[in-house]
Amino acid sequence: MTTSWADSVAASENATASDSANIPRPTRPAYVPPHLRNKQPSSDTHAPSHTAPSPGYDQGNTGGFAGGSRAGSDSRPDFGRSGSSGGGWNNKGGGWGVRGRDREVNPFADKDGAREELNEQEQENTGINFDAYEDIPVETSGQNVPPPVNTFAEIDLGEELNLNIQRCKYVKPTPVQRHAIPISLSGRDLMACAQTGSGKTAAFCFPIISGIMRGEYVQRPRAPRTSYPLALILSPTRELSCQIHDEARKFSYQTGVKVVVAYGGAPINQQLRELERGVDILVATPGRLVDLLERARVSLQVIRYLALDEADRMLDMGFEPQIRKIVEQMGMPPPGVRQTMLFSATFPKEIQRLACDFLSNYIFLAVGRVGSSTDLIVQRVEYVHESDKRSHLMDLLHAQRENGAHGKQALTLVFVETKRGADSLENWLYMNGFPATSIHGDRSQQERELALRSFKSGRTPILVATDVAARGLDIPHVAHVVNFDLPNDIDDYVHRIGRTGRAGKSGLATAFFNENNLSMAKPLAELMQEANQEVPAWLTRYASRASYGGGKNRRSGGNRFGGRDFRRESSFNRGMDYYGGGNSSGAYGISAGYGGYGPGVTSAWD
Ligand SMILES: Nc1ncnc2c1ncn2[C@@H]1O[C@H](COP(=O)(O)OP(=O)(O)OP(=O)(O)O)[C@@H](O)[C@H]1O
Repeated sequence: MTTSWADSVAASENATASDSANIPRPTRPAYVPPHLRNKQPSSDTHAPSHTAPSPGYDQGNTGGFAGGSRAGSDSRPDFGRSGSSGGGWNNKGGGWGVRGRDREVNPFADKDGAREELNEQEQENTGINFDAYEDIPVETSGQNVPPPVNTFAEIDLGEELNLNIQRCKYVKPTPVQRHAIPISLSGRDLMACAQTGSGKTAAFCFPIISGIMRGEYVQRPRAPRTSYPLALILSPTRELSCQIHDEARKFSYQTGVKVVVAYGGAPINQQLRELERGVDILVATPGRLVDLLERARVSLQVIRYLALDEADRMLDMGFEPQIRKIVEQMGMPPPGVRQTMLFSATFPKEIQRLACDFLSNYIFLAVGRVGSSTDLIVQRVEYVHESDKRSHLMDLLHAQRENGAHGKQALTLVFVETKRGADSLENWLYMNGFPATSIHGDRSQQERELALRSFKSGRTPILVATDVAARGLDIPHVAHVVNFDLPNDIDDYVHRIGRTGRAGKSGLATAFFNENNLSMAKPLAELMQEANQEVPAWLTRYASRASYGGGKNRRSGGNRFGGRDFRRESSFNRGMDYYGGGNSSGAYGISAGYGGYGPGVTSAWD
């Protein structure tokens, strides 16, 4: 159990800095200190943009689709299916032809591709602790909510997809999957909020893949250089897009459904070639997608499924204009015609309000308390002066080493505020004998990917990161998340610490707090209390001072963690047609009361 680390830290409080000097420096073949790294020039060769062909329809113009109503699933068009039977698993709409499928690289194979072999992560899944999710409160709201399922067998996902679920060693669905999959399979739009590490990726991938497999034949316009994906999955960072792509490839193996990823910082020509070979599901970061749309290399005209992962992040001030452009101005079918799924672990009220523009008659699903952290993570907060942070971190790392909690089986992720701060801390750690690497927006994509691989493999078991690594990344064996610099937003904190304690496993999160973080005192104390964590008396005292707790913390004040579907709030209901009700199976259902939302826009994102 990870808590023993903290005890060792206390024991090693008197350790002198010279201890570290005695530690032999690990040999690392290709280390280049941050200040000496040559930035590689971008290999993107941007062809002159030209305007995309006139879209099939604009927002609000459902022309071209008979019955393009904004109502529920019943009225969704069939997007040119050749037959009306709709059943069966013919897979003709897939990007992989039968011959292509024979050539499909087996994502479950070992390096030689010789045999199917569980990789480490899949082996992990066999040990998922579902008991940890047994009592989790679930609430749904919206009209005619489809009932949840208890097993994958209860839903007809298709034989090939079921086989892949077995290959992934997913024995039964996680709570968010139990509820979200039947909702999406019934064709309904969905806003889903579930705790970090609880299986949201599969929750939106399975219905998309299954839906595309079911589509008897989707006739897509013929254009030599333009790709027409049927599904679009957007995520805020390159690494997360790659991860979703990797997962989706496993889920869609041998289904005939082709998944392609497009993200910035990597050569566009390679991505263009992939797209030309056919695409059913496009996973992308917004910037690269806009580029592809403007070059008319991708058209959104036949999109049937739109999924936004980390949806609150995608709709906050930093990304919202770009997302609006993609979803509303680039020819994508409007809500009610396409099916839209929004997923995150946090969903501030103001973001929910914005998200309404993208949804039609949607169901709101909350698994666990909205925006709360999972109980699987032991959270500690320590008062550390700015000038003492490095030595304190070293104490923590020494304690881990002494406990044997280091190396590949106990990775440590250290979050800092700035890119320069990340470089400098990485360098310092290295100089002091700790094998560390870093990931942030000023590193080239190649460096970022290398750093992540090195961390995952345990070669450098310490990763110093900005918020670019805060969301979505699913790295096995992250045992400890250190908030060296606390973020300014409690939701960012929730996502950061969520890099540990995933898929039912336990983890430890330590935060360094000082006078620079006063605005975080109240939300942090409340979050910790709500997650049954020990809140230090000094933090409670800071939190009780009324002037603190405002700032960028969107949830300050009120009954934050009872928060639910914002449509239930009376102020909203007055202006909108909300049908309320639903089948709340949760232990609570009180309205939110989030404070004002002030998005903490950081420069760390793609
Ligand atoms: N049904 C299942 N059975 C076993 N393992 C599962 C199941 N569903 C997902 N997992 C595993 O759980 C881990 C976390 O899943 P995932 O990354 O989708 O979480 P998430 O909810 O999207 O997290 P975040 O909020 O951080 O993005 C992954 O390693 C995934 O393979």
